[in-house]
Amino acid sequence: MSYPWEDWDHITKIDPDKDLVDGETFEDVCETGTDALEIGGTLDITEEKMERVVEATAKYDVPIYQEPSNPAVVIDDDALDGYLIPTVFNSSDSFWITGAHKEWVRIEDGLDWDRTHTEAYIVLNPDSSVAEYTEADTDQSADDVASFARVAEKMFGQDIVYIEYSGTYGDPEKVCAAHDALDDATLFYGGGIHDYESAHEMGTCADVVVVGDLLHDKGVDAVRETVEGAKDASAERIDAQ
Ligand SMILES: CC(C)=CCC/C(C)=C/CC/C(C)=C/CC/C(C)=C/COP(=O)(O)OP(=O)(O)O
Ligand SMILES: O=P(O)(O)OC[C@@H](O)CO
Ligand SMILES: [Mg+2]
Repeated sequence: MSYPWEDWDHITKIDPDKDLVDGETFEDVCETGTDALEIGGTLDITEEKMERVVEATAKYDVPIYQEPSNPAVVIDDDALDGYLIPTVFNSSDSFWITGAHKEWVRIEDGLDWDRTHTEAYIVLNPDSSVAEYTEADTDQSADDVASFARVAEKMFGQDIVYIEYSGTYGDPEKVCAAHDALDDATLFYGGGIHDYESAHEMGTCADVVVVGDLLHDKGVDAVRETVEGAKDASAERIDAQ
């Protein structure tokens, strides 16, 4: 089975609770060259805020995925290309591994399974909201991270492994260790990507670089630079094969 993210290099993650930079539009975001939009955040997310972003982005060519932080914010909208549902492999609370998912499936009738996919998160920035929220055990060596990635792919059949440093730039050694541990799964990296260089460095190991805060803090020109960094790194990876 092949999935769209196998061809992506760059994702822009839009936090529905945060504004764009003054004067910028969602059309500008879609013109950065990013391969997909992921809509989600941890704090203060509501269905209404989600809907607003989906409505504003649906008319452009870039695929849009909802990334819900809990079952209550999932929206039913045909404009979405799909749902990327996190499961946090290093959470110390099973709610964030399978519990929320079980509740969601119990409550909702007729989920659209063809559009529903999971992301195996490894959360590594202890100071992020997401680490606190999911009680993640962030004290993981490169070897630990590689092993989590392998478990996710080989034992739990995950197609996406996501190294998450939300809010801070992570350790490239851990990202590369995760990449080396995977055969077919796609490796996402997110956290602190802020310019061409940082996107290029993480893009050397990660298949897909995710950019979040930068869009809301610095705007679309800064995001465009990260697209270029991620795309150049991806082209160099292909050349080296
Ligand atoms: C089962 C369903 C439908 C939902 C549960 C899905 C799970 C397990 C969510 C766990 C939390 C998680 C990994 C959310 C993804 C979004 C994310 C990481 C947002 C970024 O978070 P931060 O940057 O820390 O938060 P703020 O930007 O809101 O401060
Ligand atoms: O906001 P930043 O630090 O870019 O992180 C991106 C993303 O991984 C957050 O889930
Ligand atoms: Mg954030």
